[in-house]
Amino acid sequence: MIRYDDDSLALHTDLYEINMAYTYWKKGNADKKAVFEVYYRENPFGMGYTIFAGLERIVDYINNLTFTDSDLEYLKNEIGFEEEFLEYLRHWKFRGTIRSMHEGEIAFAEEPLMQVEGPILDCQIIETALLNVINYQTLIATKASKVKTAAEGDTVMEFGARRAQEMDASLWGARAAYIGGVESTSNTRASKVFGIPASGTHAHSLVQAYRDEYKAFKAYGETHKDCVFLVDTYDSINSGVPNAIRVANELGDKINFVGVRLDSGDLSYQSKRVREQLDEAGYPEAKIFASNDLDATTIQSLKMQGAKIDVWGVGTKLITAYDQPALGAVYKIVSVEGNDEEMYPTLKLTANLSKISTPGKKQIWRIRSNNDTKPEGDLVTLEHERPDLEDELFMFHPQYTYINKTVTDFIARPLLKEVFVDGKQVLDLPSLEEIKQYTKERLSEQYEEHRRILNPEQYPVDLSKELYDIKVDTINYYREKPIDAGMNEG
Ligand SMILES: Nc1ncnc2c1ncn2[C@@H]1O[C@H](COP(=O)(O)OP(=O)(O)OP(=O)(O)O)[C@@H](O)[C@H]1O
Ligand SMILES: O=P(O)(O)OC[C@H]1O[C@H](OP(=O)(O)OP(=O)(O)O)[C@H](O)[C@@H]1O
Ligand SMILES: O=C(O)c1cccnc1
Repeated sequence: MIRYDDDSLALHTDLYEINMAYTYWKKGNADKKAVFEVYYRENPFGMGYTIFAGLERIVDYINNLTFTDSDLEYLKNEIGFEEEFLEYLRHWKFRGTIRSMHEGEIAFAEEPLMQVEGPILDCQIIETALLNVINYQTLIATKASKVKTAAEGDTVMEFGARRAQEMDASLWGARAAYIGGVESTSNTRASKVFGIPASGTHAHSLVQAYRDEYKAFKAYGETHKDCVFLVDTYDSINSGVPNAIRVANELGDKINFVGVRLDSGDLSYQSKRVREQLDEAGYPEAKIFASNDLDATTIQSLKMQGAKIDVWGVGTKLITAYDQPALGAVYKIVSVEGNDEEMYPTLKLTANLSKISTPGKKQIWRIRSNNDTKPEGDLVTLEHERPDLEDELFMFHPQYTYINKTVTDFIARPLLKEVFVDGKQVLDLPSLEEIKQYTKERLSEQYEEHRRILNPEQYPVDLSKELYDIKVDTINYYREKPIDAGMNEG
């Protein structure tokens, strides 16, 4: 690999973004105003919600976004852009406004998680990086929430470093999983960088290296205060647990016998036997840890079987989002400046009706009754609408409009907040602990029906009447008349 001293993330983008940027610039359209929004179409893992994650990394990316000498040299020599464009990029900084949900917010399909407004060239250049970050981190935070829900409040440790899709995924995945609900990570770099509690036991290799389970546990106990012994290398019940108990007895107060870990076989059956063994030996406080290809479904099943497992170590299935490796969030232009300098709603027509985007610059409002903390649904409006100042709201399903309700005595909370205004960061970001707490509180406010991990009820995400009308008008307009977005034709 060639290393560049001035490597940057500016080229962490699909070539087509820069190709479009060049067209806008060359034709004198680089500063035309546009609004883009990030949203996804379907909640992943059969769940009823997602946990929005990735904002902190995006803020860092935007704040450090410049094309360096080696970036420009690459664009010149390998892609062949003209010198004048490269000079423009040399002095370019992101000039737009970004509005976003709070990191850790409970989010739903078909509503904007983030909105980017500004010169179209700027909006275009950042598309790939934004989607790359949000798609992965939101997916992992959501998967962690599913695993944590299955564990019914038990401690969950994130064990995925060895199985993640490379180092960045392990690092940022650990952070996302922490937001989503796990208590710790085995990845010490993630612990160091983000302040996530680190946790770890030991592997079979320690036992195999000593070629004697008792000696291995003894050596580990003599070199560590907190001890979790991995008992399944040979035979958990007949060898592993008796050896762990023997070492705990011998070392007494010199160690804190936290418990034992099971990593193979029938985890339900074994955990029940091991619980009896530990209790009989006078260690009722010692905990049983379990790992081995665990996922939300296996945890749920083990719970149903009455397994005596206290702590769950989850690696592969969590960090790789094994059952659904992509969230499918998209970045769509929803409004663009016309020749008269007015902003016009825009959308992409498609035969697949569910893929027709909703035009217009939006705000989302979480609606809850004045005397209950539980949200009744989200209302997506045009930016200027103020449902929070209304006495009554008419909410209806955007496709099945006969499903509707009138809401009174409600509180409407706007979800998109300004993070950057004209290229300057205006929002102080919360700490990771605050984000985690925020997620926990917001999730606990959701109705159980929307939170459950099997066949949840669909949470209502409705469009305001004005937004609905604009969508229908825009669809009809583009069907009849090809677009004139007011771009210079050069
Ligand atoms: N009681 C149980 N009910 C449902 N699933 C279980 C139960 N006990 C273990 N499992 C799961 O069954 C799967 C067993 O996988 P596998 O056959 O690879 O493990 P193993 O042979 O016991 O161990 P090893 O990892 O050493 O091969 C794992 O996903 C594990 O979490
Ligand atoms: O199963 P996961 O959820 O990914 O959790 C991490 C796994 O990593 C370790 O196993 P190891 O790398 O030694 O491999 P193995 O147990 O699969 O043989 C550990 O013992 C867990 O089984
Ligand atoms: O600490 C552990 O027990 C651990 C860490 C990573 C993967 N598997 C287990």
